[in-house]
Parts: sequence; C-alpha cells; structure tokens
Amino acid sequence: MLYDDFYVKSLIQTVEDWPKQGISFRDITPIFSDPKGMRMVVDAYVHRYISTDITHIACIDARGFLIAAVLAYELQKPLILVRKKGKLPGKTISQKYALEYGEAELEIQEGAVNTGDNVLLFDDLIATGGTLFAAIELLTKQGANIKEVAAIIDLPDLGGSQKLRDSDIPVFSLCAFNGD
Ligand SMILES: O=P(O)(O)OC[C@H]1O[C@H](OP(=O)(O)OP(=O)(O)O)[C@H](O)[C@@H]1O
Ligand SMILES: Nc1ncnc2[nH]cnc12
Repeated sequence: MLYDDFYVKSLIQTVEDWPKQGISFRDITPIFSDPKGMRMVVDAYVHRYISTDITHIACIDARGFLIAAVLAYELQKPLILVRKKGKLPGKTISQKYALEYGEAELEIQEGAVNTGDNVLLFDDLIATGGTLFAAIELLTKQGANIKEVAAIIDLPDLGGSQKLRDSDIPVFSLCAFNGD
C-alpha cells in the first residue's frame, strides 16, 4: 500500500508530560489498531529493504519488536531481539545507556549475530539515540555491520539521528516531529 505521510502522522498521538513532566510522548499505539496504517508502515519498509544486501533484522525491546517482526517475516530474514536486561536466557552481553526519560540496560545473546552479518537495526523512535547506540555497540561487538537504522519517528531536536549520521550510520525514518 502506498505510504501516506499525512495519514500515518495523524494516527500518532502526542501525550504531554508523560511519562515525566516536560516530555511530549509520541504514542504509536493507534498505528497498531489501524490495519491500513499498519500496512502502510510495513510496506514502506518492505519496499525500501527488499532489494538490499541486509542479512538480519535486529529490533529493540519493546515497541521496536512490533513492526520488525512483520518486516522480518515479509523479507524472510532472521530476527534478532535486543532486549531489556534480564529477559534473555543463556550467555548474554549487555550495555547500559541513558534515554530521554531515564536509564536502562540492553542485552543480546552471545552468537545472536556473527562477523559479516549485514544488520538492519529497527526501533520505533529515535530521540537522544542512547538506545540505538547501545544496541549498535552490542551488535558490532559481535562483528555485525549496521547497514542502516530504521525507525517510524525521528525527534530531530533531541539530536539522536544526527549523532548516528555523524558516526556514519545511515538513518531512515518515516516521519519527524519537531519541538519535542
Ligand atoms: O533515543 P532514545 O532517547 O534512546 O529514546 C528512544 C527509545 O525510547 C523508547 O523506548 P522505551 O525505553 O521507552 O521502551 P519501550 O519500547 O519498551 O516502551 C523508544 O521505543 C526507543 O527505544
Ligand atoms: N518523546 C518520546 N515519545 C515516545 N517515545 C519516546 N522515547 C524516547 N522519547 C520518546
């Protein structure tokens, strides 16, 4: 389905002062309850990545999982879960990070990716970039190449997407919100 920027943006709700005072929270929940919006979003990524040399899709806990799982199914690529600490069994490696409204720690399982894997890293939203940089650290430590970071929303005022580009990591987002 053809991507309609206005349609998808109109589904995203802004909730002021949540989860903390001063945060304009961009809520993507309505995309998931709108089959047309969901299809537009998934199809936009399918068209972008179907003819690339991406070998794996990695996605970030929790909202990042939702689109990436469908994309991995459509593109028939392995899906790698980057999870919040304490959720993955077996040997893991972890990385602490700060995000717009707190701190957390991410983990992947050892051997989840290997040297030479070409990874598309997916999350729902880029704010400060703290979350994505932590995930990139984990994936590259295991030898993977980050071919691109993809998100639904970029909050450019928070600087994350620029920091990624400054680190020579290509970034693709479907829409942006300023003034966050
Ligand atoms: O660019 P940053 O400043 O790091 O912020 C972006 C991250 O913040 C949100 O995740 P959150 O930790 O709230 O988790 P959730 O997906 O489980 O709701 C969002 O899903 C991104 O992962
Ligand atoms: N403003 C925001 N809205 C939704 N998710 C976020 N993650 C970090 N900042 C966010």
